[in-house]
Amino acid sequence: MTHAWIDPSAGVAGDMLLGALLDAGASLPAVQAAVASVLGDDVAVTTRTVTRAGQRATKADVEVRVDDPPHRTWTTIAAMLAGADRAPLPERVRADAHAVFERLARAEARTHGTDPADVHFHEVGALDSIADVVGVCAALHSLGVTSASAGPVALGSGRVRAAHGSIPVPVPAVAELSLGRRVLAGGEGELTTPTGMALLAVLAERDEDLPALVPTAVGVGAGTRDTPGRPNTTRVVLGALATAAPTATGAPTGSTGLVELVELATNVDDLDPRLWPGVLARLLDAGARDAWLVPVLMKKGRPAHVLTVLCAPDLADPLEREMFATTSTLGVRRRACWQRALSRGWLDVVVEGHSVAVKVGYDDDVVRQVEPEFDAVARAAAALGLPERHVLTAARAAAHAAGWAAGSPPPSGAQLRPHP
Ligand SMILES: O=C([S-])c1cc(C(=O)S)c[n+]([C@@H]2O[C@H](COP(=O)(O)O)[C@@H](O)[C@H]2O)c1
Ligand code: NI
Repeated sequence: MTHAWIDPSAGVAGDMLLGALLDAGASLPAVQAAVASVLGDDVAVTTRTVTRAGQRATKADVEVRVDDPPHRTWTTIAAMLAGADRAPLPERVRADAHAVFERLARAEARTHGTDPADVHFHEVGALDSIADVVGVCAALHSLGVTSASAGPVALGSGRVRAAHGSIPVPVPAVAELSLGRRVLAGGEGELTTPTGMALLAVLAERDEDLPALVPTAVGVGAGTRDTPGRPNTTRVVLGALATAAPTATGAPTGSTGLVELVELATNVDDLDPRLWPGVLARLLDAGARDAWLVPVLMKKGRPAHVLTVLCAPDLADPLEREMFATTSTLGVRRRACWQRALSRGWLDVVVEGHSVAVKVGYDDDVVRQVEPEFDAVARAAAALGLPERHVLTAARAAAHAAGWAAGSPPPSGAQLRPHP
């Protein structure tokens, strides 16, 4: 599981991010093959080593070898991506590139007050921008990146001349795409372009400072200009995310800490309801800490469900794929969250000759929860021919008699079986 943290604190454009990923070890032939799959021989991607304000960086160059009147519609670009078959294009790369241009189309549509389907791209629809987007998606794929996040984004200042005339920085599409992210004002000129911002918006799902990770590579990508005193670069740090150590189990003395988790969620209104129990079971089998459904009323008055999955960060990608595979969803939301979990252990009590496991939750030296495991209660009740209610009450009473009570310290010298 490789995480990519992007540092756009000096700005980001498509070619800068591509340069940074290639500098960090992404395969140039893989990037070239993906770009050729969409654009054939019309463009060539190469790299060179440059300096920006005295710092070494990789410049990704896209040479456009044909006349390119950059006036493509979103529909044209979607068709180019869908029809890319001149060379093998990994499905993930195609889907990511599609999502980036779709996000650009929505931003442009909002800017111009039109429908995304009617959007005409100008500069961002040019062949070099398409190569940047496909190249970045292919570079992430070649590096095996499974999650990405980015720090605050420098936007710049002033005005630029584009097909739309003289427009203020941040240009309208960048301003639209930056909603919900931390941005930095200042700096001279256009430090972040619509393509760079769309790549961040789609591919760097979290806005965060450098997370706790063990770095394996650092890449620096150069922008076109070399501005004295301020390196015109985008950086990436690759590494394995450090996951919080699981809380201690067993003896009731461990302290409880905050554990970073991920919540995946999606609204679904068109799945055969008989499939839901199997979906939840598969997600739990695949390692989800929890998976649940909440009934909701969606647009057009449609009854639907919100499926939510709670999991460790390194399982977010495989579980997200499981959600796409087992439900009819077209999109999964993701957010990081922190959980304070009680330490847990098992206590065995005996009810009329049958062993029943009781789950005990505790923090510091105080017992917080004491609850018989219902599956064990049901088994004992079936074996004894008694109502489950009777066995449940008896198991609680037995735990209490053994000194395990919510709000009290654990009985002295007592040990719990470790909770898995
Ligand atoms: O191409 C389009 S539609 C376009 C829209 C906007 C708006 O903000 S609206 C701005 N621009 C400018 O074009 C160049 C190239 O951008 P890349 O993302 O392809 O690098 C840049 O200066 C944009 O501000 C284009
Ligand atoms: Ni435009």
